[in-house]
Amino acid sequence: MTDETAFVALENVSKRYETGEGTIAALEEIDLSVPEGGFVSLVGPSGCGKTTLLRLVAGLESPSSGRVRVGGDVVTGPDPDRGLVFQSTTLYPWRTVAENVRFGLEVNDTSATVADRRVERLLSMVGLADRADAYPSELSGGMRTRVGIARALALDPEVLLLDEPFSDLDVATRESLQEDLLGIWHELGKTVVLVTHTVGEAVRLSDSVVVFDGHGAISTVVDVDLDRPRDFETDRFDPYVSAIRNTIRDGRRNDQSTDRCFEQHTTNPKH
Ligand SMILES: Nc1ncnc2c1ncn2[C@@H]1O[C@H](COP(=O)(O)OP(=O)(O)OP(=O)(O)O)[C@@H](O)[C@H]1O
Repeated sequence: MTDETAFVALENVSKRYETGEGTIAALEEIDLSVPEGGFVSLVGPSGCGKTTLLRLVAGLESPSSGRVRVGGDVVTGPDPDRGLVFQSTTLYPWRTVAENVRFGLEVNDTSATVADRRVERLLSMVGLADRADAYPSELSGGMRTRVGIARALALDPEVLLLDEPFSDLDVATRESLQEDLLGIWHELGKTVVLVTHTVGEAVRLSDSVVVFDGHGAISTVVDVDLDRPRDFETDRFDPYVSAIRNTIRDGRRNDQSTDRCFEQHTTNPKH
């Protein structure tokens, strides 16, 4: 299936890994379209292929069959047009915050003046203007994640790929970063694909939530028809969270024979 309006498109994509123990089917015949400037989250049981999908879009893996397109071009490898942020962002410990964000610009031979301006703007956008000269060891987990986001944006990618970037953070820090991410998304108009284990986070942030089953296929795509900013407390928020959770739960019930586990629980079920 080809959607001509898609900016990120997976067309009948399957991904299999050959291992010593046999073949693992990580993704099965995935069709997915994300429009330009859209915000899509991927949720589902652990091991259902969410990270694999993100890595395919990033060009870090190749599909076993089907194809991945970004901006109309078939993805054949990594590209600065796709910025990545992983869980537990790894920063260069010997570089300051500003130097970490600046790294890609240096590799890309960006002029010093342009790089300075860009780093300054990004650090202010992620709320770290006053920590430019700090070293990663001097930062909190939330601050390190902010640096990771700024670094991913340094080369002005069209697509931002986020793999559970907030999962190590406490609830208050996570909420504050969610707000900042939404602000950045509004301001820069990037296309965002977010992997998260937290259904409430997906509903709060996304235009649509892609729910995977336990077998590397998509169960359903839920369009979130709520005005932003979205309030956890509104009556309309909970039904989305419940419906998505039930879909994951139903998939899990049908999948009792595997050891793939369910959504990570947090102290507040809405986060
Ligand atoms: N490099 C690899 N080699 C072999 N198998 C792999 C590889 N990468 C992923 N897999 C397998 O592919 C399946 C999907 O993994 P993936 O990491 O995409 O799932 P996930 O949904 O992101 O999981 P989680 O939510 O736990 O992060 C799993 O069974 C995993 O063990």
